[in-house]
Amino acid sequence: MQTHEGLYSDSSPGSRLSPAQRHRSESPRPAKQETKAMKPKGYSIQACQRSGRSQTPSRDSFYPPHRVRLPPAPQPRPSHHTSGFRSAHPGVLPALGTGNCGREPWSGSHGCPVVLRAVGHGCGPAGPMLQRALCLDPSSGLLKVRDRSFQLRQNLYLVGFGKAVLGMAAAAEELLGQHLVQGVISVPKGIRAAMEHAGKQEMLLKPHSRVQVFEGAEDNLPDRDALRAAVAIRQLAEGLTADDLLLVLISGGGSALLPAPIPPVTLEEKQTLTKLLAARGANIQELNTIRKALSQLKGGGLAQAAYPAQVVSLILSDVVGDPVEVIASGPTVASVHSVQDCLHILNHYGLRAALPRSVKTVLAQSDSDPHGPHSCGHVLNVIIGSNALALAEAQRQAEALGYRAVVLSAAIQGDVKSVARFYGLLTRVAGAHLTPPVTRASVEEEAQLWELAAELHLPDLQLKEALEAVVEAGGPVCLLAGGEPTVQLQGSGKGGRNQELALRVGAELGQRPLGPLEVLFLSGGTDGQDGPTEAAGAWVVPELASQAAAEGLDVAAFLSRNDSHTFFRCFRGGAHLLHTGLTGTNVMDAHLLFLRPR
Ligand SMILES: Nc1ncnc2c1ncn2[C@@H]1O[C@H](COP(=O)(O)OP(=O)(O)OP(=O)(O)O)[C@@H](O)[C@H]1O
Ligand SMILES: O=C(O)[C@H](O)CO
Repeated sequence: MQTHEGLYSDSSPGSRLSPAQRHRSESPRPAKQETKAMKPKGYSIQACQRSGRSQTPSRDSFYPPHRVRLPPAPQPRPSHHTSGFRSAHPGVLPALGTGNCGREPWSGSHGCPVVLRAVGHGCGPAGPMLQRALCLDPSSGLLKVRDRSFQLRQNLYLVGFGKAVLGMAAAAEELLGQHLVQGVISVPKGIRAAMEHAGKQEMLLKPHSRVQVFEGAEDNLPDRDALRAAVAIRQLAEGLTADDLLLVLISGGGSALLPAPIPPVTLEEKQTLTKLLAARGANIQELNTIRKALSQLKGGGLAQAAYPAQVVSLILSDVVGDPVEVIASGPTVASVHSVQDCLHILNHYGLRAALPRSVKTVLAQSDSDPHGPHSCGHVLNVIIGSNALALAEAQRQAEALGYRAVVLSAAIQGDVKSVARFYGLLTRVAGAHLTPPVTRASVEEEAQLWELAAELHLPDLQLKEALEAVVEAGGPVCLLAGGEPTVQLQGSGKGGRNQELALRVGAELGQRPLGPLEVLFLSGGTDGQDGPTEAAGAWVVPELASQAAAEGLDVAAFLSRNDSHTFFRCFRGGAHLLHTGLTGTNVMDAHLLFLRPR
């Protein structure tokens, strides 16, 4: 096995500055002598393709006038409640029980408070999560992370990249104070303005922060600004010594915010390839395998650049199962991909023949490294937040609103059409349990539901438990799930996977009458931005297709063009869109199914 000494035997200690020198110096720091694996020279920057969306979020784009109002929550049916959520929230339920609650027509605001509060208090401000992971003894300067301790003495540096990293960095700055010497973060375009606008001061760095902020990757695509950030992050990492500690803050969206293609691959080539793979339905594991093969910093490259400094990565997961090597393409995790893995993926999506020469060259080189995958023994990778934690918080919020809430799964994956069918069947089956009698048709549908669940390979699915809870509740129910379905783009419309899922579920629900049951399904991205749109997602009811038809909107036609956002903008003046603004977190998507007997 390759040791660090072997990998870095040619690095030049003489080129390093002492921590004190660095602290004094404003000028760019000298880089380590380059190792073979880093290949850092010769970036070729190409203009990124623009979608036409404005760069700075306007008040309107994040806070539209049709933002839904807060309605009364439905009143739980007391006789069936054995779960104890009533007694657990004595102060909440009397308020829910007043007025005409329970019989008001539903609107997206049923889901909005649940999603917003979960995002805002549970997983949102990444700060509390970060502060739970780090423990600093101010008198001794001892920093504890899990079971490891690090002595701080003007030797702490910070880098970060991802949609949730601004808030994470603000929390780190607050906690670490003067111990933090210098930092660089790469965050989405417009996020500081959005946070300021939303009054989220805790998500912002201090006025004279030691952390330099780059904003880039508009529409979650790597661009020139993100490339600049990647260069600055690499420079900071390369200047570290064995006495230093590098804190790396990572969250979803990090891949696009840390682009450093290996020459001769250009930014534009890498962008085109990842866009094509995503459009053909490649999952995030496949996408990031290719990204790692073409990048200097992904797949452990950042950890390698920082060696021999100690590295602690605090990771907010946006990938099912929280695999550290996949999240943001694992910049601090040794990559084990082979060129065969890459070619297999490219073949599978019909892209191998069309590869530019530069990509072929880099792929060929990536297998010829005689050292094999480098070690990341100097790195501690820690997951600090995930979809499962967000769902647990959303579950508490739904219960506080008077629902019997059950988490089904935090690992929803698969083609969006199958996932929509799953929710369609689930609604019918859960509805039949909620409003008996159970018919022969619903027994058949339950069999289909189990079959589909098996096909979707949902490892943590709590379907049996959820259906039992529905029977037990006998009243308002909220089934929660999370994950990241895949959309295979066929049309050139505007949308995102949450809006497409919601529209597809709406179409499923409208196919046959649901009996004496009211239903609302909501799908939202926890980062607040669904695909290249300003909405976080959308909500639907079974009447959607017929109501749309009355407005002259053909749901199937919009779906065939992957044009869900255009649909929801037109339908009822956009009232079914979920607008949260950028939330400052990113732990995949949340799917909420609300059911109540009429
Ligand atoms: N017109 C469209 N209709 C439906 N889905 C779309 C459309 N355009 C893009 N998408 C999907 O949106 C997804 C990209 O959206 P987004 O940028 O929100 O991704 P993300 O996975 O949340 O990003 P990250 O994980 O990096 O935070 C891709 O899965 C893509 O297939
Ligand atoms: O940035 C990325 O690669 C995705 O968000 C998955 O973490």
